[in-house]
Amino acid sequence: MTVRIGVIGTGAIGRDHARRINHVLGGAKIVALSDVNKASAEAVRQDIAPDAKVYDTGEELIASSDVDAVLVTSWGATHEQYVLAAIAAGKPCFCEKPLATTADGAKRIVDAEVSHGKRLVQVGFMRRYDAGYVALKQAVDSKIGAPIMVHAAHRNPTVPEQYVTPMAIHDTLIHEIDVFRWLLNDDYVSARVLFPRSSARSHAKLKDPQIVILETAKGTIINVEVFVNCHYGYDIQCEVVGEDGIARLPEPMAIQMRLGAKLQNEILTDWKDRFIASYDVELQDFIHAAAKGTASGPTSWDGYVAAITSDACVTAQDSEGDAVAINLPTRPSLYN
Ligand SMILES: NC(=O)C1=CN([C@@H]2O[C@H](COP(=O)(O)OP(=O)(O)OC[C@H]3O[C@@H](n4cnc5c(N)ncnc54)[C@H](O)[C@@H]3O)[C@@H](O)[C@H]2O)C=CC1
Ligand SMILES: O=C1[C@@H](O)[C@H](O)[C@@H](O)[C@H](O)[C@H]1O
Repeated sequence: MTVRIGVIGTGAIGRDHARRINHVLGGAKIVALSDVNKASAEAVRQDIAPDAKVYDTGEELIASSDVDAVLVTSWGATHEQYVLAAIAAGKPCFCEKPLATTADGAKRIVDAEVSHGKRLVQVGFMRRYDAGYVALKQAVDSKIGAPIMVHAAHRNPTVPEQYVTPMAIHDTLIHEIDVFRWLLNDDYVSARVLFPRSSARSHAKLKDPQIVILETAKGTIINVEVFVNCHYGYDIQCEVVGEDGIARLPEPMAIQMRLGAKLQNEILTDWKDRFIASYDVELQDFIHAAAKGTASGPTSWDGYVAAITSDACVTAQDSEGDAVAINLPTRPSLYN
């Protein structure tokens, strides 16, 4: 079966996912596109999916009998309405992070999916599909003993002026928030945020960098540096300290050069390149599950927990280093 996919939101990542579905992956085809900026959807049709139809609204695309499954890659604040519409239509839906911009919004999605009675939603937490994180998880699960601490960093070379302090959590740290729960088989109980002096490269409305400290139910302490104007590259670091040893996320493959009296390894600058393979694997997983009328991978529950945790971290940004409690509701059995 070829899964007929519609994409809502044809900006940077929507275009890139459309490209991988039509040109890299198997078992699916882009048949529908929609964007509030219709010219953007038309451009993706022209460049990547000449057989696709461009719809005026995401709702019309979801309702179309030509569409089996939906990709939601529009701006975060618009995800909830489209994911709810896809669930109401009974169609598998891949939603980029964040699942919703509020915890209440994410809960509405969880409630709708639970009422539907079957998984339909996969959230775009692609790091769970990254070969380096998968190898790290194997080491954490079976080699280094009980995890005690995690030291991590999420560094972007630069961000635009409209990127403000809470976005370092909702837009950027959200990947770590999800991947550490998965890596450690654990949940969070509190968050703290510390700010060193800001980098001179930061903007007026962005305190950058910041250090987020998360404590888990089993007592692991995680410290993550989020530094989104680090200038030198896109750099994701993660080291787990266990009772018996330490496991570290591998660096992306890079040619080592002896050149100009220097020993050099190139560092990537773009998130698209750093996780290119994991985006392929996560979407192939989505296609396989969608062919069976369901979803796998990161769940709506994971998206909801990430939203609750993000909210706590944003509150912690204004709490002068004090811990903010994270209280999770009971997980519905659909997600066990
Ligand atoms: N998993 C990952 O590593 C990444 C995830 N993302 C997520 O993907 C989403 C999109 O990000 P980008 O592609 O970077 O943004 P973008 O701004 O390049 O593209 C978003 C597109 O959505 C369209 N749009 C906005 N409101 C809409 C609506 N109501 N209906 C239909 N289309 C609408 C915009 O016109 C734009 O073309 C965000 O939620 C972002 O957090 C983005 C980059 C990486
Ligand atoms: O999701 C992403 C972006 O939206 C975000 O702005 C970046 O910080 C992340 O590294 C990238 O993966």
